[in-house]
Amino acid sequence: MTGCPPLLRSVFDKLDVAVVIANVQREIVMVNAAAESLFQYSEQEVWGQKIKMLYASPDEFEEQGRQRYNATASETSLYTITYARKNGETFEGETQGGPIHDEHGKLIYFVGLIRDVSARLSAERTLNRLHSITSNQSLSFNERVDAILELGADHFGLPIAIFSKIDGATYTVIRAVHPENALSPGMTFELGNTYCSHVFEANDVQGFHHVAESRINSHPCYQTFGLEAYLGSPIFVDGGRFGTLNFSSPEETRPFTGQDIELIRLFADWIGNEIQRQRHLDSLTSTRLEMERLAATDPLTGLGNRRMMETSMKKEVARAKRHGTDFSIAIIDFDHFKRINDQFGHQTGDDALKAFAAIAQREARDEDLFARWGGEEFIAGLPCTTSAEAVKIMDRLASQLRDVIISDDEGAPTLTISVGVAQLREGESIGSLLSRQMTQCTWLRVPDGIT
Ligand SMILES: Nc1nc2c(ncn2[C@@H]2O[C@H](COP(=O)(O)OP(=O)(O)OP(=O)(O)O)[C@@H](O)[C@H]2O)c(=O)[nH]1
Repeated sequence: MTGCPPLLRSVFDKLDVAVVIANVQREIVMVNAAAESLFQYSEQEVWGQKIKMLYASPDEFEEQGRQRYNATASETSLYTITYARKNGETFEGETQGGPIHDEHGKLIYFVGLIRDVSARLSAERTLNRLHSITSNQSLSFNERVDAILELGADHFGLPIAIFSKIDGATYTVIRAVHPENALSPGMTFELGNTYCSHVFEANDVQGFHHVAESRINSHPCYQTFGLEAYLGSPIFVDGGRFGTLNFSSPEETRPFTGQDIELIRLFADWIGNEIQRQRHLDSLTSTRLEMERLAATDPLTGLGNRRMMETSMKKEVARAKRHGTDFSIAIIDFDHFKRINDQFGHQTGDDALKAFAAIAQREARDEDLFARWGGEEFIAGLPCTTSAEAVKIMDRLASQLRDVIISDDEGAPTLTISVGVAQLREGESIGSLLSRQMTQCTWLRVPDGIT
């Protein structure tokens, strides 16, 4: 250290922070060993030179000069400057800088303690970006995964990014980013030929920054794909392995850091948790739909129940009024049902009800509504149907029902029904249609039943 007492020099050289001291002309008068290694210049190369040579931007050099190299500057302050190494590479240096005054208070030197915080700042920016991607509710899952792939490719400097699913020995690309678009969703590879087989073997993050020089240089993955750098993490869903998130490059890259490993783990965890959350949501939705279906269904016949029918008929009546179309209802009542039960057993009675439901389901148009109204009564709501047409439909059902053999027992009954049909009148509500139905409707009766 030129002009520096040996004791002071050995102390400065032991510091792991880079120390640069400049005079008031902003010429470098001292750098320690850490600064030599950070900027890649020897002390001889920089001594007496303007500190501008260490800055990435001349404008920033000027600006710092205005702010800090003035007679009134007295405080030590902390700021970040983009510096340039001898090879032109730039880095962000957290700088603690302050003036040194002589005994008369005159500014004589300016000292800067500099640490390379590029990796930390880059990780902070990546984390911020990750947060804004994952919290953006307007993006779909695939869009968010794509954004994470782009983010990771950029952060790790590895241009190929894949989110994969692994089933047994098959590796399937789910989403991918590739500079030449050489990968697309659905492409499959044999797991054993992929770099991800190492992730699956280790069940943890694996990184190889220069594969040719690594322990996997004779593995089929290197022979098959020839990628020189790879960083991959397993993705876990509900405690099980789902697939991988991986980034790679045909070029070797810088060695991976602990921070890289933590970041890829974080990306993979988000994807795994999101798949898990979506699966739980799907199963909740299907449980809710199934419960709704059960609540609207008659368990014996599988037809809709009264509750479902009341809701559906309100909608159908409103639609008929809106479009000025016909709408009829039919109430179907099994004849002598009590006697069927009494003579042939309750199970035979049940079978009779199920037989009617099966005929109704088979014969109904898509828009017809059939439901169990209660006990041995059914109801039909028939859109675009007049009462005369409804009578014909019911007649057809009744005649099919009469062909059903309900029991092998001698004297097994022929199933007959009585049907009341009514057509919606102008201005009429569903409530009044239903109450009118029982009294003023057209009644059909199949005459050959049990008497
Ligand atoms: N097997 C069976 N029977 C039922 C079911 N629901 C109601 N019933 C029976 O249906 C019978 C209806 O009796 P009623 O209302 O007197 O009707 P009915 O015997 O057909 O007489 P009419 O309607 O006058 O011809 C009762 O015995 C009920 O127990 C069911 O789910 N399964």
